[in-house]
Amino acid sequence: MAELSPTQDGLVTKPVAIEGRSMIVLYGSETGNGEEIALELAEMAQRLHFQTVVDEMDSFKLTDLLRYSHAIFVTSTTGQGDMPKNTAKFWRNLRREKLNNTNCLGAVNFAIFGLGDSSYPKFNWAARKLRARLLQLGASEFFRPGEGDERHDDGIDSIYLPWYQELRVVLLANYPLPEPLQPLPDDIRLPPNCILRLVPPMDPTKSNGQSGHGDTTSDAEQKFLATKTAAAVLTHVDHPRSPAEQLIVEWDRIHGKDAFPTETARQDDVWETRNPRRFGSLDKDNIITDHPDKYLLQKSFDELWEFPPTNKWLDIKGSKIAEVVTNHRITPVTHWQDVRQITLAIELEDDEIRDFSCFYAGATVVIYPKNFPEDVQTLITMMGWEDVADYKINWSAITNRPKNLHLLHGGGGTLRDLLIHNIDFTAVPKRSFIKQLVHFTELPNERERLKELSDPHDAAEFYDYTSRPRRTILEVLRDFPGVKIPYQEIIGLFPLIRGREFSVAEGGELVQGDVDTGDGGTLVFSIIAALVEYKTVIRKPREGLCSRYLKWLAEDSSITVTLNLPGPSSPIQCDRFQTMRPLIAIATGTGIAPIKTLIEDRNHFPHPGQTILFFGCRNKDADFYFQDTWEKYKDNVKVIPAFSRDPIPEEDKKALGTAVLSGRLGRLVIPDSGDFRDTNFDAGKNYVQYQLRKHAHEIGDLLRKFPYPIFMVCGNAGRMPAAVRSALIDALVISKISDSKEAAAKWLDDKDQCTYWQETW
Ligand SMILES: Cc1cc2nc3c(=O)[nH]c(=O)nc-3n(C[C@H](O)[C@H](O)[C@H](O)COP(=O)(O)O)c2cc1C
Repeated sequence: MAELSPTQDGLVTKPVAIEGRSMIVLYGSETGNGEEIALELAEMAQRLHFQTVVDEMDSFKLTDLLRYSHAIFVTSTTGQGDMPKNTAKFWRNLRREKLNNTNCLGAVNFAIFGLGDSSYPKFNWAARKLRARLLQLGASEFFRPGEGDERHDDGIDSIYLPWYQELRVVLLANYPLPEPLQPLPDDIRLPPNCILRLVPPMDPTKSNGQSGHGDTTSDAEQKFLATKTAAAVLTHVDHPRSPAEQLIVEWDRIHGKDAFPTETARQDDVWETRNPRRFGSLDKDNIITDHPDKYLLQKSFDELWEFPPTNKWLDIKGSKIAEVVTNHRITPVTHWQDVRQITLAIELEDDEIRDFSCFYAGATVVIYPKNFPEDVQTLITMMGWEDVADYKINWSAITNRPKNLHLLHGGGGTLRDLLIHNIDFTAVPKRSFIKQLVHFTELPNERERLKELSDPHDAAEFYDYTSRPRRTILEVLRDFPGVKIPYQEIIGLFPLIRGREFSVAEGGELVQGDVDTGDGGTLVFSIIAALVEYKTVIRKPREGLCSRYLKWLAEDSSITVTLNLPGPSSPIQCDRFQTMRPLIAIATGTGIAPIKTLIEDRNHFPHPGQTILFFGCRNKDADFYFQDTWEKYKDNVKVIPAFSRDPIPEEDKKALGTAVLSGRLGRLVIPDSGDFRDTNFDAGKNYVQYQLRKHAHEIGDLLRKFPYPIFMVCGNAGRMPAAVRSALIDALVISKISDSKEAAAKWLDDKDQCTYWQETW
């Protein structure tokens, strides 16, 4: 074995390589929570001197599992108890029939942590399925499985943190380090996962003028090279700029963009109004005093207040460029929430037309939000990245690039572009982010405070500072001015912006295209998005990254989107048989989107099944979305709204009042229904769960008349899904479809009896 002491490489320390001590951390994740946990576990393993690799499951071959002494799996559950998309290939391989009874994973030593939400009927099913299959193929478990629950007061952490700490103890105890080696303490820096090097516009040290990292010389560069005499460029200043700075200036001059103003032009009022920077104060001593905007690498003040650029598209496999046709508010301005209906249009090529000309129930569109240039400039200034902000990046400049990093189409853009399109610095920071900041400040009091905040033994401290007030990364960095993060490490350190998925609310209208002839055309569809704007406990107004982006998304602009159509196995897909099934749909708020698409798609068929739609919102006049639409389908769709903030109708007062009058505040008792009560938060409230119980007999009649129903529950996560399920169970008992709550719950979970589809967020 080599030296038993860690090697120091610059500021970072490498764990000691010990034969037979290695760890693979594999994750499956839809929205990044699982990935974050996988990265934290990988760091812990590295500190215990396991040679560690962390990757998403789909990037990994099954046979490679056998190369590692230990494996940790982390996976969330998505859809209806499904594995996340980035595990599909791995999971398919693992389930191959020919592996059965082979004990092929006999040498694999694993632990597994699942992320889920107990309001879903199939809680943590992905992790459970994966674990069962690994065991079936002979793998052994070196630590107990963990199941995080989003519904817990402290979210996933309430289960994860103790699991993490115990795992560390078990690993150290069962796989002790050889004397005298010790685990690497938290204040020692490990090598970063991912490094970014910028590509200077031109490398002046290369006599052939090639730009950095082997880019080919463009015509414009050739022109520059032909006229360039580096010495002459630098002779007219006493204190020359850095070579890189000077080259940028010259580059602009040769390109003749925005030909910079002469002395007279500078005194021109119009020009001055358009360029309000106080240029006198910005001129550097003894440097030619043309307009300084020309020489600064930052963009002009005017430009900084622009909205995020919409003409720069991300290079994402399978994505499309969509035109924003309309973006309008569908709630009255007097209503507390701004809800948008955004209509998008996508041009389809001739050969694509058939793929996209189908029904849209269950379809989603992913929109990739961007940061505002002014926030980006704030971060650049705070971190001292001004000199490099407008340098280019290409893929080869990034070692170990994460799978969900998408650079711009056609050339990658600059560091500033990366900050606008990829780096999620207005997110609430995770503990691992705060922990890393310790390495980037020299100030002892800042280091101390950051350690306190990221101490996993004191989760409350972290929550009070970050999660409760929804403090953003940018604000955290402002609180710790001593922190200076090297730009080289931003990709591995900051969270990356992820696309946000929206259900298609109105879809698949084909303009001009022809499915029969296959001629291309335009596909038009819309989404509805409730913008997240609120005041936090520290009384600061907050706006989600995506909400702010959507709010200002201009009509006629174009953006990158990915359209996900439901797979052929989706039970809510539309075909002759599926559309005849009865539908009991329960939606709250914007959860109406996927249900509306399903109802509309069903009505394209000759015999759509009967539907009862329970729709929960606040006010009839404010957020009863699409109320005019339902009139069209009144022959087969009955809509039962529940307006939680409108005066309670006379007919409901008695039932809802019973809870209060009977002294059982917080208990809901439906008259003549026996003893069907629900939780405290329902008390006296006209919520969908109340309406489900009230209309229990109607539900029962529908189920008796037509077999094999679909139940669809869409809307906010939180307490709604569990309350709705419990009300449905009550309705089945009240209407005597089932004779006990247990039987009703079993019936809802029985795929041969019905489909139970929950989509809550
Ligand atoms: C559309 C959707 C479907 C979900 N389905 C389930 C489910 O069936 N069972 C479950 O336990 N959790 C379910 N969840 C909860 C996620 O597993 C949980 O939010 C997790 O933290 C997500 O982790 P990720 O970001 O790594 O994907 C679902 C979440 C969403 C948004």
